[in-house]
Amino acid sequence: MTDSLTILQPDDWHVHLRDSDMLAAVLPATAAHFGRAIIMPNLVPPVVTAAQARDYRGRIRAALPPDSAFTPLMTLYMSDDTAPEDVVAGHAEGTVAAVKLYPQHATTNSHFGISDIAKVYPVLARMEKAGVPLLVHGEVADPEVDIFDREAVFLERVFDPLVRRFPGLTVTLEHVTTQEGVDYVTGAREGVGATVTPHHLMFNRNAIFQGGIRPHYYCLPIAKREQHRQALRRAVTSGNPRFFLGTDTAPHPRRAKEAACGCAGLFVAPVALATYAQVFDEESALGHFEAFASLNGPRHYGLPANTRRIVLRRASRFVAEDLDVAGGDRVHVYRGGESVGWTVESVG
Ligand SMILES: NC(=O)N[C@@H](CC(=O)O)C(=O)O
Ligand SMILES: [Zn+2]
Ligand SMILES: [Zn+2]
Repeated sequence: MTDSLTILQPDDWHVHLRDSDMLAAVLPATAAHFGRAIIMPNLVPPVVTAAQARDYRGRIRAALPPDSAFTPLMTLYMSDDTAPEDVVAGHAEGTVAAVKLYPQHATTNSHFGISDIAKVYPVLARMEKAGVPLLVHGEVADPEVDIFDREAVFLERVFDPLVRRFPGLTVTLEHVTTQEGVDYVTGAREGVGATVTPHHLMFNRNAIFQGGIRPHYYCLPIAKREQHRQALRRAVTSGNPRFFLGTDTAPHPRRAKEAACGCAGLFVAPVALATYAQVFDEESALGHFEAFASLNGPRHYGLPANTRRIVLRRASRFVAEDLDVAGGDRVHVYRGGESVGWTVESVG
């Protein structure tokens, strides 16, 4: 039995850091473990121009501990008005790592998203040429479609046509949650990959309704049936290079989740690596953990892997229930109040 695991430092390819006091409170959990992270642009208002991404990156850097080597990789929120020149110039100067596509009304702060994908085809064509990756929240927002089917329907209606129309575009299906998504990505052309969250590997949709309504298990895409969770576990532990780490850590104040209309999103950063390691351990696949956590993502994005190393140890650690935010808000930590079986021992 392996009690200690040394791997190249992981990156987190899907993170919500928010802004202001919340940014200051949540950033240390991500920066402590990950070398780089792709920062989601769904602030209010969203990050839509390269200039805004540069400013936001400045605020993130200013909130980092002084000795931190963490690198935020910025994204733009695709809108009907996204200017291809701004995307391409922002990418060329190293400000814009990728562009994020949210279907309108699909998730938190996505009312600014795209109503008709055909409207942004010209931008996608430029991104394909310039080598700018597209990150996709893969759910249709059509209220006629059952919430548990929204990812599968998106693949058919939007994602597959897009992947075919732009054969040279690097595309990431973010936070994949279904067997259909796993199958699609597994069989897709070169350049198509997917992030998988720790929480979708851990619970199925029953958790949301266990003895009552459980807002701290509510995120989007919503957790699916057990068969889908099992498909995700097989995908990540198989060693398939198309699947890589993206936590979708998405903090909201407790008051915004424990409400009549609660926000979607889980704050998973403090337990993300421990949780992934547990999953690989349970599936007897620790040998594939480094590829998933530290190699497949950089490869997908054409970046070098990190050179520092991280040591995880099989050791029980109690997770604090809440994170305090200046101003009085508290954020519930995923698995807070429990002990987790893996601990990050060192980074360096
Ligand atoms: N995942 C979530 O449930 N919520 C995310 C948005 C997203 O990633 O879709 C958020 O910003 O809160
Ligand atoms: Zn999303
Ligand atoms: Zn997200």
